Amino acid sequence: MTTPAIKICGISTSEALDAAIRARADYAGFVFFAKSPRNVTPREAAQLSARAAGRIARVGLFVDADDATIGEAMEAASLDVLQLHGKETPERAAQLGARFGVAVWKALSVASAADVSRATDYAGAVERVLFDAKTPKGTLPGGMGLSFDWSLVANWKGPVAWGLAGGLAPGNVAEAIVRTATPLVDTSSGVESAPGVKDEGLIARFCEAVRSAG
Ligand SMILES: O=C(O)c1ccccc1NCC(=O)[C@H](O)[C@H](O)COP(=O)(O)O
Repeated sequence: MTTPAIKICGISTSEALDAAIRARADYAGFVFFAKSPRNVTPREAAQLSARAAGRIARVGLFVDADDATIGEAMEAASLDVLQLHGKETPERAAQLGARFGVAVWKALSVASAADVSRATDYAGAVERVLFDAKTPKGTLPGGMGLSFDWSLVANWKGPVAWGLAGGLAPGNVAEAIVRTATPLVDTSSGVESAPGVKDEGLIARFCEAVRSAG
């Protein structure tokens, strides 16, 4: 089995970023969403981005953001990937990819097989879809530590690359990989000691667990 790529999302400090780099994660996620405990300003992201350059790819996460918000973050932080975590349509995703000239990933909330089928709508519009857990109304659309029924995406073979998110942590990520054969895993609260507070030891353990499964 090929070892999946690893994304550590919600990085907001240089210590957490360094821990992700040391643990050989592939992607660092910066959240640009004011309601999130992991939110970073463009200024903070610029500093993190400079530290990350050439060492780990930089993913900017947005929730139904307008072009000006994304443009400001792009300019400050030279993002490699735009991750869309709201209700963005395939057309909107494609438009953003064309406008900013970077890869776009679309997160899809999953609670049923029909939710997984929506991924096909994004073929050609995005580089990758991320299957994440559906979160309760009135809460954050991600980063809640909730998982979904992995059998819905087990060995998924669709017309677009994909990844698995939602409730992944050092203790369950190996099982998730074995059960789904996902090519990418994404975690946030599973490597935190409190909401928004990344734990360097948990980041290391998560990445070790991924490699042990792959
Ligand atoms: O992390 C956040 O605070 C967040 C806020 C709004 C939208 C998405 C958010 N996170 C998305 C991620 O990429 C997470 O890694 C993904 O949802 C998994 O989170 P978790 O279940 O906590 O590992």
